Parts: sequence; structure tokens; C-alpha cells
Amino acid sequence: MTQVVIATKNRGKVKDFEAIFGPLGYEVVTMLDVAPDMDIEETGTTFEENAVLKAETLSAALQTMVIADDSGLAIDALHGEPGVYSARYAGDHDDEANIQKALRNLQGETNRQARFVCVIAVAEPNKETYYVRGECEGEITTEKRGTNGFGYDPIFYVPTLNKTMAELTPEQKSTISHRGAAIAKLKEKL
Ligand SMILES: O=c1[nH]c(=O)c2ncn([C@@H]3O[C@H](COP(=O)(O)OP(=O)(O)OP(=O)(O)O)[C@@H](O)[C@H]3O)c2[nH]1
Ligand SMILES: [Mg+2]
Repeated sequence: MTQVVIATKNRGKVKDFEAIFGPLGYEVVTMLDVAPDMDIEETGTTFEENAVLKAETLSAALQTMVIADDSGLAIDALHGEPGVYSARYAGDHDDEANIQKALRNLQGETNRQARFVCVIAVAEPNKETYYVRGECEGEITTEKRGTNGFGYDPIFYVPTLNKTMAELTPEQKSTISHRGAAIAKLKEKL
């Protein structure tokens, strides 16, 4: 089975990637498998910078092709926050605290428009790194709904499906999500 190496330690992302790459016959391998002790500091101020940083760092260490995903939630009424800081908005990778902070900051706000953004970078030794970007439009709810997914999925409402991201199966999520959109673009290039 062909392996695809992903520079992530986020189990939620891994599930999303497996839902897409699994049916295509790829085995998804992540930092949790091959570099659990490695920490890549995300010093960039854009999704693109951080995705490239993660892909190139792990690719250099393993001397193989590596894919990285840097993603987040941009809320219009909060001027694009939490953006690249989505994972650490209220506490390092504390999804529940992050959700509560977003809901608190939007209390009484009628403009609930937001989008998920996902930038996927591909780095390979002696080749030029490239990236693709996918986005998904939605609205922030006033309370959590659904138990699938990760991060802000329970408060991200997708009007076209009348469901939050957390009410979708990983397969359904992949057909409409920012990650699915980015991977669709990636497939054209791989
Ligand atoms: O509800 C969500 N559904 C999604 O589909 C999604 N995609 C991203 N996010 C949020 O944005 C952060 C990424 O930050 P991020 O790209 O730095 O990843 P991470 O730090 O979690 O893992 P790693 O890949 O860096 O190891 C995540 O933690 C989440 O808070 C999502 N939330
Ligand atoms: Mg991260």
C-alpha cells in the first residue's frame, strides 16, 4: 500500500485525511507514528507559512515527501479571529475552551458568518514546495450540536446541509469541508 506522510499530530485531522485517502488506496502515516517526539513550532502569521514550515521540516527530517495541513476558523464579526491561532485560542488544543471563547465573544452578535480555511503544503527533497487552499463558508451557532469531528465543528453550521459539521460523518464532511476542497485541488497536482 502506498503511504502518504502527513506532518500532523491532530487526531481529528488524521480521521479527515483517512476518510479521503483511504478509499483511494493510500495508507495515512502521521507524526504520531513516525516522529511523536518532534515538535514543530508554528511561527508563521499565515496558514501558508505554517503549512510550508511543517511540511518542509518533517520532509527534511525523513527525506521523503510530506504533506502538511495548517487550518483554522475565521469569524467575520471578530475580524478573522481566531485564524492561524485557532488551535490555541483559549488554551493549547483545548477544543471546549476554544468553543466557549468563540461563543462568548459572539454573544449578542447577529453577524455569525465565518469560514474554515485549510492550506495543504507538499514538500519533497530537492523539489520546490507548493500549496493549495480550500475554504468552507458557514455560520457560528449559539450552542453546540453534534458529536463528530473536532475543534469548532459542533458550532459550525453549514446552511446548505442544515447541519453543523459535527453532525456529519467524516465522509460527508470531506465532500463539503475546507480540507476536502484543498485535497481535491491537491489530487489534480499529485
Ligand atoms: O472544527 C474544526 N474543524 C476542522 O475541520 C478544523 N480544521 C482546523 N480547525 C481548527 O484549527 C486548528 C488547526 O490548527 P493547526 O493547523 O495548527 O493544527 P493543529 O495544531 O491542531 O495540529 P497540527 O497539524 O499542527 O499538528 C484546529 O486545532 C482547530 O481548532 C478545525 N476545527
Ligand atoms: Mg498546529
